[in-house]
Amino acid sequence: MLPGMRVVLKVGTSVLTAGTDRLHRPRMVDLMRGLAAVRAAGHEAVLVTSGAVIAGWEALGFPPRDRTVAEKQLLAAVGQGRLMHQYAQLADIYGLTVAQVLLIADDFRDRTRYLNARTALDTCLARGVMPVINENDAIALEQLKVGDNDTLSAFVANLVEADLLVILTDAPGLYTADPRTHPHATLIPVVERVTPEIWALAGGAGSHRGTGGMHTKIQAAEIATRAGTPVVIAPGDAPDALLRIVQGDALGTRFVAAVSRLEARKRWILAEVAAGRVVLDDGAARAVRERGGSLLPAGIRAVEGRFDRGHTVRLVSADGQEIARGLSRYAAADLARIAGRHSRDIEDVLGFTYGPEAVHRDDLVRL
Ligand SMILES: Nc1ncnc2c1ncn2[C@@H]1O[C@H](COP(=O)(O)OP(=O)(O)O)[C@@H](O)[C@H]1O
Ligand SMILES: N[C@@H](CCC(=O)OP(=O)(O)O)C(=O)O
Repeated sequence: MLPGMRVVLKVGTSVLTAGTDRLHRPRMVDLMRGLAAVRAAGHEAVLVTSGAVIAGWEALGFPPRDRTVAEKQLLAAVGQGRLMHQYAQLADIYGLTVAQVLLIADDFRDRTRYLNARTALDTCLARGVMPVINENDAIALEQLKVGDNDTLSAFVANLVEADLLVILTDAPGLYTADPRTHPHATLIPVVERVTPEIWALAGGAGSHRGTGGMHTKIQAAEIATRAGTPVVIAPGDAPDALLRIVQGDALGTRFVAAVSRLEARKRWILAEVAAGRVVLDDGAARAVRERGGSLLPAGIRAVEGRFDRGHTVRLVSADGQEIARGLSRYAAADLARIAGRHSRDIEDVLGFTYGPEAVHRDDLVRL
């Protein structure tokens, strides 16, 4: 595969414990080494990790099974810090810096929270810091939670627009049936499309430690591939699994992306209801229409409507013709203040900046 890929790796409790009831340090060392190798090969990496509850169990000595919700919150709260401590120590050995980011379902539903999460992760990656993500289990209960880290990893892959999502688990991939209970089941190396037949293969978690089993992994694969990110489900105990997968080796089960990432993004932009209109001067209209360029504040004549950062707006030429649609990097009121100004003045005018573009060309669909 090409260098410069953005890879999201999800590791389940099954991998982190190597089938025991504790975090398995040698396994965690292997994982960090794999992540360091992927980074050294010129890729970006985001880790979505389970293991907080098991780490809490290790510390407090009582297992999560048959516990009250409050006790599970306690286990996660105690365990998350310990889990992160391990990652930070291992990262040091490999010269990496990690950043903890805890998310809940609302961070993906609410536009402002979504953009804030995206900015946090993008900033980490831009600075060479590896985000280490888990659900915020201590507070995410009931309808607040995504509920399983497979689905969370697919949401994260969409959030950072990953080129690849790798889910490492204790099964060698997707099998024709749960290999624990069906010894004759065989590996499905490639899934072109997540069909009802594929769904029918999924069994539940392989142990009392995992959440969701293959079902949530197929769900994750469906979410990510629909947004243009291919997914590989592979065994966490295979040596150098991550690097091999990133290099394109056939390992585990590969789910092919249903659309290209760009196509998925453009469809999404067009599906949004436009919340406002931005009127462009002739130079900007030409740059957008003819060259597919970004829209800079300098080329904006007027801003109409009320919209927030990240909302879809119509880009119209001075004669009122709609030429493109795109995601605004600034809220309407802020955009109005920097309209007609050079990008280097943005920070002076607003006191902050989200970058030189009003609408970046990657966030723009020409009509
Ligand atoms: N069709 C299938 N192919 C492979 N594994 C399956 C299948 N159906 C169910 N499983 C089970 O899913 C388990 C992995 O999920 P889970 O226990 O939740 O692990 P993790 O902690 O990695 O998320 C495997 O151990 C396996 O027993
Ligand atoms: N967020 C939880 C894990 C949730 C989860 O999906 O677990 P798993 O199926 O092992 O990936 C934790 O840190 O313990």
